[in-house]
Amino acid sequence: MSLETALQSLKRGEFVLLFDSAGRENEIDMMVAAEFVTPEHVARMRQHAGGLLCIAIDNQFANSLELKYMHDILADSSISNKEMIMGLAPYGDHPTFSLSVNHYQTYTGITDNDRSLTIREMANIYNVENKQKKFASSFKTPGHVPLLIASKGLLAARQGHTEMSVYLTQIAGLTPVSAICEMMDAETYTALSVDKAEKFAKQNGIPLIDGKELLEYAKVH
Ligand SMILES: O=C(CO)[C@H](O)[C@H](O)COP(=O)(O)O
Ligand SMILES: [Mg+2]
Ligand SMILES: [Mg+2]
Repeated sequence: MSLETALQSLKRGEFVLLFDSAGRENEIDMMVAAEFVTPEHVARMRQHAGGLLCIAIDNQFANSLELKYMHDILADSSISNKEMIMGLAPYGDHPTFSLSVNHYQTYTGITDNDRSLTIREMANIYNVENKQKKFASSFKTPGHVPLLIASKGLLAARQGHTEMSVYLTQIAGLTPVSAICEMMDAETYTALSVDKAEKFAKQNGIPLIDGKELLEYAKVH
């Protein structure tokens, strides 16, 4: 499946699957551009992915919202258990987690309706003039959707699903906010294998992007 086909899917508000690499998490995330997310997207990610549903945003947007990485927030805080703070994950990257949020119009925050509202409204903030003010007045933390901040320098700096998914929204000409969720395997209790993900992709007509291919593309564009 070509990258162009995947970008067309994203522009239509459809899913793509995104594999990072065997040497990293070795995981496949279901991804959709946040601006299009409906309750049905959230339900499908729960059912077919089953990992943690997150919102990935670009670094500049995070700065304009005055958001920081959670590991930095905790390091600067007065908590006594600082040895617990995750510096690097076992595969070598720093976590991209920031605050978790709920849109203020949600109830519990976890339903498909609630999470889709939170995700969509995060994308909508991108186009608002005073982003920080609107963000602070429209969202509550802690909430049920973690925000992930893509690295400054994007793929040149870090090759995670956070950066790859944000990059895909950028090159598709969409608001650079994505919803991503790891695909899990309920038979093996591990991450879904590439083989099984390929089968799922074929059966459901969803493009699967190999991170390697995306990195090659980014090098020449
Ligand atoms: O851990 C994660 C949050 O559920 C996922 O791996 C997600 O894909 C984003 O992280 P990364 O950029 O490290 O791949
Ligand atoms: Mg992860
Ligand atoms: Mg990942």
